[in-house]
Amino acid sequence: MPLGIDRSDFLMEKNKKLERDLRTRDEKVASLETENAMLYLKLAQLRSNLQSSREEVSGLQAHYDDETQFRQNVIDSAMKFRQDIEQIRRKLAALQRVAVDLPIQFQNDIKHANSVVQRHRHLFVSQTSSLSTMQDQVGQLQDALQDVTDRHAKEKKRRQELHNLLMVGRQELHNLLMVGRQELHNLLMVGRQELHNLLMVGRQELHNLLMVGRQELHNLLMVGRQELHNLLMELRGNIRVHCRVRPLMEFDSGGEDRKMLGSSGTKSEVVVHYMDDENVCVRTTKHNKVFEYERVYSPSEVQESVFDEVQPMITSLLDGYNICIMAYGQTGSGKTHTMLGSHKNEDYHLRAEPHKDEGVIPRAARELFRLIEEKPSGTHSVEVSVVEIYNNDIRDLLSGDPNAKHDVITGADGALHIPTLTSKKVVKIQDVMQYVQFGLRTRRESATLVHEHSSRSHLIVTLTVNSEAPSFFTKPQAPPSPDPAGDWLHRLSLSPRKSWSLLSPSGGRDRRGRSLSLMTTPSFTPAQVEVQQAPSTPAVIKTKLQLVDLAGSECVGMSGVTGAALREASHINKSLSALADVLGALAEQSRSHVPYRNSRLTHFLQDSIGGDAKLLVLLCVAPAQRYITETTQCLGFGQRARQVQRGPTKRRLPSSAEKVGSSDRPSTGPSRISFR
Ligand SMILES: Nc1ncnc2c1ncn2[C@@H]1O[C@H](COP(=O)(O)OP(=O)(O)OP(=O)(O)O)[C@@H](O)[C@H]1O
Repeated sequence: MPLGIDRSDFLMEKNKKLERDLRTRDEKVASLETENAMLYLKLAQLRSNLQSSREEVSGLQAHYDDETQFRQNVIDSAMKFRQDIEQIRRKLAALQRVAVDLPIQFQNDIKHANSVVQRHRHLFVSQTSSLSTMQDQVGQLQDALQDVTDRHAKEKKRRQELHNLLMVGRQELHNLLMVGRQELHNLLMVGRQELHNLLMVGRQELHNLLMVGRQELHNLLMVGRQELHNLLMELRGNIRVHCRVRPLMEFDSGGEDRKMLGSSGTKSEVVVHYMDDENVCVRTTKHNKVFEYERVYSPSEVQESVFDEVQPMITSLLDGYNICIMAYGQTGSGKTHTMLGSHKNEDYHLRAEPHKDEGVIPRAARELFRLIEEKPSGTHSVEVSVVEIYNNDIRDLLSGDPNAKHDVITGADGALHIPTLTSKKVVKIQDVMQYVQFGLRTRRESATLVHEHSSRSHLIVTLTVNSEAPSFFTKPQAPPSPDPAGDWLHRLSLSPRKSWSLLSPSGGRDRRGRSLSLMTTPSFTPAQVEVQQAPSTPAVIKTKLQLVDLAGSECVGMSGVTGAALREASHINKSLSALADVLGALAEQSRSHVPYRNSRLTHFLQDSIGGDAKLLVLLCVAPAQRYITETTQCLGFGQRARQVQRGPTKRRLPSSAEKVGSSDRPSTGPSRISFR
């Protein structure tokens, strides 16, 4: 820009020009916008036209599709028609061919039919001629049939006549049969009555014979049994000695080391050896001795084995023998284990079968009731008493006052009685064991007051069996003789059993010369006679089973012992040596005096260790060295007792003068007969 020209004019000018341009442009924009709006309008119109055209096209398209489909269907139908026509044409051509062949085939068929007709015509002619022949034959057959029918009618008539005859014969036969039957029945009834009468007579005679035979057989049996028993007694004696060696127990070690139990050189060394069923041997540096007994039980033998040997004695009890089974040995040697068992007391009440540890007492009671069950009901009853003998006093363990004094009294019948002793009726093993347990409790409770150790006393369980004697012991119904007691007692004296022949009027002797002294007249009390005179009163046999757990047999030194212990020891020693004396006296059969009364123990057991009674001494020994003195003493005691039956001299039988009560010797037999 040239200098001096006003720049603002120029700018204004330029501004005006720009404004004009702007206005022009705005106008142009406005006209363009108007045009654009117009175009929009036009476009919208065109769009709506397009839409309607499109709809129209789609309508036309649908119409076109329908048309096309229709056309296709028409073409398909035409194609199908064409095929059908083609098929019909082919069939028509085939029919035309058949139609051409048909006349020829018809002619052939007609020809064939003619020939068939011709053949049948010939056949018909020939069959017509044979039909006429058959008609002739039928005529002949009809004649024959007529003939047969006539003959059948005649036969029928004859049969009817025969049937009538048969009916008449049958009726007559029936009548005859009825008459015969009646007669036969009458004959049979007569025969039957006669046979019955004969049978009744025969039966009665047979019964009488049988009764006589039975009685004789019974008598013979009793004689045989008694003789057998006597023979056995002579052969074996009444005292048996068994020895039981108990196993080594822990307490045998004493104060020694338990690990050394049984070792050689210690106090617990085993020195008692079971050799066989009859021999036991004691072997130490000082001793070497064999002892022989009826039976030796090894340490491993169980309670059942011991009872197997005892069982026959229970049978003998019911046969009328008094029995005593006693366990002898030092404290801890197994006496209580053998007699009672080491198991819990409750087991007696629960078990029907024996507990394996049950000892002789429960097993014997169980066996006794088993045997009684086999006998006629009501013929046997059992009572039990439990006592201990402590310091030579009898203590009744079933009474309320065990300290009460009791005396042993020898009755007029020779039997021992302790009238003040409690005796309980029992019917099953549980009853017995309950009373034994009760007795043991009383023993234990009073032990603390009376004596310190229960084994310081002898325990005796007595089972008394009352059994009805056989019928021939019953007083006969015959009219009373001038000496009624003597009369029937004499009958009893004929009985072969010594133990049952107690009631001799004459104090006579049995067949073997033994005394029948018990019921000699002087000791026969009027009261007994009265009872015995009652007709048909059944006799009762009383037998006793005494089971004894003796006090410990240890050699108690008297030196240094004082007071109660000294008294206890001296009484135990005395009673056991009294027992040894009694067995010794029985061994020396020449001795008339058996010192039963030297001790309460032997006096109490008198009935069941002397006379016919059977005694079993069970020696209990511990096997250890520490007990050697007691063991040899015990085994020696057994040997001496055993000599009772081994002694060279025969037992002297009591003379008739030796009446019961006047001597310590037991009465003629252990069994006692009294009458209810
Ligand atoms: N044959 C045996 N088998 C097993 N154990 C036994 C046998 N003998 C004894 N015993 C046991 O030995 C111990 C002592 O036995 P037991 O009490 O029977 O002796 P005891 O001679 O009766 O003594 P005490 O005189 O003091 O009554 C008990 O524990 C017992 O169980």
